[in-house]
Amino acid sequence: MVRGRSAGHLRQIFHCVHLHMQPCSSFASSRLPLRCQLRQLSCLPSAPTYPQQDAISIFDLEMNGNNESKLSYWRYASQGGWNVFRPSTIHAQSPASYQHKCLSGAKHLSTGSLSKYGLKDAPPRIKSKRSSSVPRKAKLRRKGIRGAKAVTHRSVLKKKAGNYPAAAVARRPMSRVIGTSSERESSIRSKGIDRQRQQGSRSKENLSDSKSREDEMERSIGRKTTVNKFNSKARINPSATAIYKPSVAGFRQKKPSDLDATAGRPEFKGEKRKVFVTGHKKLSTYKIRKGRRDSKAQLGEADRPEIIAKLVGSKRDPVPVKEIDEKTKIKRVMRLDPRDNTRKRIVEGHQLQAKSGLLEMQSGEKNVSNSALFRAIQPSEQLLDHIEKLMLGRRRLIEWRKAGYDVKLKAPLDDIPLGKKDERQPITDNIFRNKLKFVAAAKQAVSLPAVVLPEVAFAGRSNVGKSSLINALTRQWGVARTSEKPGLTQTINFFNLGSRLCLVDLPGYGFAFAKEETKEAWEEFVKEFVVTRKGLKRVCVLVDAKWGLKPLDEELLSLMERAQTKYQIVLTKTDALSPLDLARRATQVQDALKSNKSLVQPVMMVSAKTGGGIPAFRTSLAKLVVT
Ligand SMILES: Nc1nc2c(ncn2[C@@H]2O[C@H](COP(=O)(O)OP(=O)(O)OP(=O)(O)O)[C@@H](O)[C@H]2O)c(=O)[nH]1
Ligand SMILES: [Mg+2]
Repeated sequence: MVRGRSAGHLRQIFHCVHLHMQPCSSFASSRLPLRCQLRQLSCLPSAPTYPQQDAISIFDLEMNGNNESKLSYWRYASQGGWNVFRPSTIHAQSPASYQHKCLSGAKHLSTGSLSKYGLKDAPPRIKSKRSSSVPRKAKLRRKGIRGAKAVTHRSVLKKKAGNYPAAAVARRPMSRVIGTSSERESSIRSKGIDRQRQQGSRSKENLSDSKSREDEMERSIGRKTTVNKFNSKARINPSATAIYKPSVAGFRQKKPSDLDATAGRPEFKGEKRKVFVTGHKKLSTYKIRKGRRDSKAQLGEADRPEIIAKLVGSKRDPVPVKEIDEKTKIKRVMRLDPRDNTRKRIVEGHQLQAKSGLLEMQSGEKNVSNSALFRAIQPSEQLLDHIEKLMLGRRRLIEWRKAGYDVKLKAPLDDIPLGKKDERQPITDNIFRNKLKFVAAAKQAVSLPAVVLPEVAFAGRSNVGKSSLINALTRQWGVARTSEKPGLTQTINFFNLGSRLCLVDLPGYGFAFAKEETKEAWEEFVKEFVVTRKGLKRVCVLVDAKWGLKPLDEELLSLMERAQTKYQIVLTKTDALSPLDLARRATQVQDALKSNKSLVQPVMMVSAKTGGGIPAFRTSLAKLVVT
């Protein structure tokens, strides 16, 4: 509701414009509803007294008898374009809120409305993007509005957002835009606004003090009001913002260089290029990467890097396309060893070549890795056949099944390869059918039991599977204690097998979970045992098939070689590597020890887990028993 008292009051409301009004008869009576018609409230752009309102015209403010005012439409125009808006029905109680509410409800006039209001000469509506929400900074920047901050303007915050040009203009807080407080005061006074009266009306408006004060100050200064007003509307026409922005004191100047109203989009000098480049950079880079031709830019093959750099606008050197292509062309040639079921790939140049290949590698190439040397070993056909026959090496269940083994049989595991279907394969060597008995454990030489039976000792690194092998040979699991942790067996343990053979479980050497002194002590004891023990018929040196002979193994072997103790190499845990690798390992060990005189042939391959190779090993040991 507008409670205008006089023509002077209305001028205060629309202080920004030059009013020519014709008050109706009742206008003089302050209490009666206003009934007047304002015609041609206009201000010419060149008007010297109102320089800040140079583009505003207000027509037809009708105030009807129902105490409702209707501002039919506003027109503002400037350098090349103008726009028309119609505010919604106004219910205002103070000049400030009137103006505010009037502006916030502003709508764009349709073509029909324009003709209705007699504005046939109105230009076509300038189309522009409408934003439903406050745009993000990035969006503003993309539009060429740099330094845009979050919207601080109250009207934008409070009023449904969606006013991105306003947000863009409000780059600085209003206080900074308007100036110091003293400047504001003087400005208010100069505009003839009674501050006391404003404060009184503010309490009615139920607005927060700080915000409303700021708004009032802004409104009281005509030019700021003008900017706000048109910023609010400018969501429809961004060019409006561009026009009015320079007129605001304190704003960073971003004048539109050449405003084309019909284009529907302001074009800023210096930022046009940026927007353009951003848009085309992605397109061009994408297309070039894909090896296509940019249909728009029609880039030539040679020009591409330069054009990209130009589009991107960076000072960096363009990416040389040809160089990238050359780099990507370099490929490592790998191939599969046809006989290797581990599917290991071999780098070209280190290919598998019979024995001559191995020799060449050893003599010619110095930096060949151990694994490459290992893969170059070519095992004999007999050895491969033997491994295949005993089903040694890593196998899949399907292979066991195909071979006729009952894979569902539970422990002991050596039943699997030997027991077909439900029948258990009997131990062919009678000696190993006897009960395994623990006899003695010795930590020192003095505590060693007397030699009564032929003895077979099991030596090797810790955790290689010595104790497990003793159990697997006799199928009596648990007699010799085993553990995943290396260093469980720390004493020399004697097991009597049917009073015909004595199996000796030796402590391991190498890494073990034990004190250093203890470990050294038992290692020395083991060495002494294998060298000096009289009844020792054979020492089975267990070697992990995965790792092969280690220096400590070789040390023990050379010791026994000197002491002329008979020893046999037993590759354990053969289920952990492929048949081909197992064959290679056996060949490697065989070749390494072929000159040793105390070595008992052949190299045995066993798996305590699957039972693979155990029967053959039993047979080998059974020969030691005196019948
Ligand atoms: N996969 C697989 N594991 C095995 C085999 N033999 C033994 N093991 C495992 O290896 C680990 C060590 O076995 P042990 O028999 O305790 O080895 P050890 O040589 O007596 O070890 P120390 O007494 O510490 O010297 C255990 O977890 C066994 O289950 C085998 O043939 N295959
Ligand atoms: Mg053990």
